[in-house]
Amino acid sequence: MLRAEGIHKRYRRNPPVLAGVDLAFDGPVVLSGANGSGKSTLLRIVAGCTSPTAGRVRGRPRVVGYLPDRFPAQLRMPAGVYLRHLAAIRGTAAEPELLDALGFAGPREEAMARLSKGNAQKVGLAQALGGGPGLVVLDEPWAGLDRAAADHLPVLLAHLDVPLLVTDHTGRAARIPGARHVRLVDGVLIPEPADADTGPLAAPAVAVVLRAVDPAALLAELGLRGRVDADRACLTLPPGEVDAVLLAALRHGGSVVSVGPA
Ligand SMILES: Nc1ncnc2c1ncn2[C@@H]1O[C@H](COP(=O)(O)OP(=O)(O)OP(=O)(O)O)[C@@H](O)[C@H]1O
Repeated sequence: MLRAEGIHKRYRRNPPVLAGVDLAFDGPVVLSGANGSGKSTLLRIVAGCTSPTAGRVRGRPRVVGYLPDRFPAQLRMPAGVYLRHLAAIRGTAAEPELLDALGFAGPREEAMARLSKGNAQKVGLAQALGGGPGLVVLDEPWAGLDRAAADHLPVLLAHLDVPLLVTDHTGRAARIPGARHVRLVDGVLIPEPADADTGPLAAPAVAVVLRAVDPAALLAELGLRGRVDADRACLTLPPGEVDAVLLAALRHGGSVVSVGPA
């Protein structure tokens, strides 16, 4: 099984971005977290594009389908040539039907640099999903997609029978069947319920009230949503997440006012 073990990452002398990430890919994994929390860094490490400072990824397959957060579409190569070229490198047949499935509406034989953002993203997705990858890593795949493509993407992902790691700020990843949802907070992963961004939390839930000089900033640092009331941040959390959130809040200078049934 593909497994990330004890992953640490720090850039130069900066504070560590990842501080001991363990992740087993026993199904699709959806990763969330605040801006700058290290999601793209973890994805690059799992995809094999960046080395961790410590730790390792075991069981990475030979072919990884990777959509980076900034897909390099500023290429003079046309989309059709680009996809055929990648398929030749991987020793597989090109899969132009993936572009059709995503509703690609740009010119296939003109420079990719002229594509709209959404059509360039569809080329990025087609190169990541095509060619029989043994692992698919997608960084914000819904960015720039029109409604039809955005609705269709979970269907495409549901048919993958290889490990999948995906980040998502839109909440659409909640529609990937059987996905496990995790959040990066302070460089480590904490579990998150699938519907945390899109619907009511599964019962039983825990009400947590934190005090901070700037409660909105505290929530942002924790990568969580909650109600701000004067110097307080009010959260509703699943029980399994409470300890990690309290610890992270204390580390960020907050204090705990109350913890009780929601
Ligand atoms: N190549 C790099 N060199 C130095 N610092 C980097 C590098 N890449 C990322 N960082 C820093 O690491 C931290 C995590 O960045 P990363 O892009 O992994 O976060 P993220 O959770 O994906 O953010 P976002 O949601 O904004 O895309 C940030 O502070 C960022 O500035």
